Amino acid sequence: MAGLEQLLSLRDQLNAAIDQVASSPAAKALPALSDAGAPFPPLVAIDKNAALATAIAKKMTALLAGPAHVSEIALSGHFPACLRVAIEAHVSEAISEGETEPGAGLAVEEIAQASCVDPAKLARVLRLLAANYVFSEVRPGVFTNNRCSNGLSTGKSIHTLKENSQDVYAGTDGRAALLAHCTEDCLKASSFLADALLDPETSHSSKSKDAPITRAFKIDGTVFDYWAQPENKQYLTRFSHAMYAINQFMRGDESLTTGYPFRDMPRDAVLVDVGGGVGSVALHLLQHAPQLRFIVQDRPEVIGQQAPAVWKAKAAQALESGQVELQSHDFFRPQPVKEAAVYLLRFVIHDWADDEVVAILRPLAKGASSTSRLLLVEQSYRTLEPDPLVISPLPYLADLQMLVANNAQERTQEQYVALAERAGWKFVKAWVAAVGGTDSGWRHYEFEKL
Ligand SMILES: C[S@@+](CC[C@H](N)C(=O)[O-])C[C@H]1O[C@@H](n2cnc3c(N)ncnc32)[C@H](O)[C@@H]1O
Repeated sequence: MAGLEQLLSLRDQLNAAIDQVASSPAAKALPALSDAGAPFPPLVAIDKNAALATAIAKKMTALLAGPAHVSEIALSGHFPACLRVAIEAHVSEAISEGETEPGAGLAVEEIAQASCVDPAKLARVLRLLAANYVFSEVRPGVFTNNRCSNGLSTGKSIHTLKENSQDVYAGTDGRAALLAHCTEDCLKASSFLADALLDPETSHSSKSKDAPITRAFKIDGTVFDYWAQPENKQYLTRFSHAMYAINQFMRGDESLTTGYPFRDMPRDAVLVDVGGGVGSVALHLLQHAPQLRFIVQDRPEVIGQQAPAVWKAKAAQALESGQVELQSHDFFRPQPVKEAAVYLLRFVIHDWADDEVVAILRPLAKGASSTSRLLLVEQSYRTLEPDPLVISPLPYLADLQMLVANNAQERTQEQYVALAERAGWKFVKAWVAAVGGTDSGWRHYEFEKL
């Protein structure tokens, strides 16, 4: 198809998708771009035609801009760098606190008082973001929040943020922590991607110690070992809050419970949340299926330093009664909880290369009974057809995130099934975590003991 024909076809597809969006009930509540207070989730997460429209618009940009599109991509590392400045200089919070009414805007000199940033430089950072619809510049040098900037805010006062600068994300929904993790840990790591991939010493390695992030932060070991060091506690804390935020994004909470009969499981059946972090999965499943018992396992610094505060704040009673247990456990070692009803691993396998995955799953198979189930929750991943319409770039972004941080990867269903079989598990079924008819991007894989 020639370019003009492609353009007209995309226009027709875009119009059709927008007409569908307009007729959906969810679209009636579509917030204006200027509406900084609008709640999550975004329309693309709950309306498949909204996701389709954004995909068509992106393809149209590539068609019309061609090489100029590539130049923009080449320069786009500045976007996450500027986002991190905005988060760590508390821009969104300073605007909310300082403007006379929502949308009135605040002069950059006043915004800059929330940190030590130079106002003239901050104005340029915010202008680049506003040129991409994150914040708005209502008058020269005067900025306000909008729908896209509200995820950057912790929701705290500037006074509180300055008083507790070691853990600014405590008690938040974790969205700002997740964005800060992406715009610091992952951005710095990805700037070493080519170095790691083109160095014959590391190019073919699948060891975590050879991941690009180890060059960025001069790490000897895995990123998890690095965060375990006392001087890096704030990075571990930020990552813990970031993983909690996953539940908020793209209706992750519903994506978790769709498709498995947690509510039909017997009273006191045990679910082990392996590599569970602070227990974001267990916290949500506790609400969904309160008859279950939960054991959250992770590294000692996560279980000892991070998880208790989260549970005391969100479900203290479950911890006190013993319904939920926080357990330090290295998942490469024999599994101490035998014959659990479910061993669940969310976003754990994608952190590891194939041989390590087998080494993590094998002790679970050894500890399992014939009725135990292994549940893997991971990002969906597939190869592309020629001339694709990519509805969501997230699987490919997440895949690169795993490459730069862990020398690991997202996988297809066939790859998960093959690895689990090597470890002693037989495939039962897989399902898409569809929320409101929209593919959340999550896949669930269920296995039983071979
Ligand atoms: C990507 S996070 C996922 C956390 C959690 N499953 C969730 O979805 O929120 C991976 C987790 O694996 C944990 N982990 C890494 N190495 C581990 C090990 N050897 N034993 C147990 N947990 C480990 C990390 O500390 C981290 O909490």
